[in-house]
Amino acid sequence: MTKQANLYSFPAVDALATALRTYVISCQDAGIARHGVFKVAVSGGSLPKTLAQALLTAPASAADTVKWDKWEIFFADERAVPHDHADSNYGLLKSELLDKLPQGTAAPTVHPIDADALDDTQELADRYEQTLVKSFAGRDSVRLPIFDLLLLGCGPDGHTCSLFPGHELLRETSAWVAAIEDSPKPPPRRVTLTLPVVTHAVHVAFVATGGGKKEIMKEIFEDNKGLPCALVNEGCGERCSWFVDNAAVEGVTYPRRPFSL
Ligand SMILES: O=C(O)[C@H](O)[C@@H](O)[C@H](O)[C@H](O)COP(=O)(O)O
Repeated sequence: MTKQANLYSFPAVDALATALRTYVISCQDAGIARHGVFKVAVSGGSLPKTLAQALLTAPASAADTVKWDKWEIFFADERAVPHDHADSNYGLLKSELLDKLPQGTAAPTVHPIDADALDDTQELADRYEQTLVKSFAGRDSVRLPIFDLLLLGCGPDGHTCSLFPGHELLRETSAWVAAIEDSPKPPPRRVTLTLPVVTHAVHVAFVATGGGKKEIMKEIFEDNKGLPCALVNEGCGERCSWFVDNAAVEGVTYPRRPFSL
């Protein structure tokens, strides 16, 4: 039988954050061992805050070290707004995490969208795709980039990145980055990694917390109505792991696993 997505559930966000740290560092170390850097893409929403909780604590041991200088950070989706706009996922990651790195930390390489192309969403997506092409060139001269890790959120409608239920973007097969002009969640104009890029990553982790998520979690894990999050589960199988709190999966019968690597 095909191996399925891992569902890890924790009593509260602090325990979730501890496990998420272990998981991210393991993906980081594997990426560095493979190709000298850690290529990771992140979403917006509540993720940057949880990530900060996971990653900004002092290392418990040498093996527990976040090697920031080896990180290459991309955005799984981004809104077509300036970097300092309240809706910017880059701005959110910066204020929640990057600005809080301990003084003297060797900085990660961060790849925000090109703020000179904000008026033309397709051009914005094309330029971001070129950013990926340059970064992955030489290694992935193949069909798709291979991220070491994608860190994603799950919307109350089952969207992830800016891939929304029933949207035509779910049928995209060739682009790495796509433009969306009619996002049902504001703001309407965004760019997003496409589903083939998401499911091609070495690992994908979702973070979902709070009782507001329990209905959609049932649909994703039990009803299989083709929601974007469920498509990622299907495409990735055991390469996909969900880090949730108990409230988010109350009533969900899909089996939880004890967290271990
Ligand atoms: O730009 C966006 O809209 C986000 O990237 C989005 O995909 C987010 O991750 C989910 O909506 C979950 O959001 P929460 O974590 O806040 O529930």
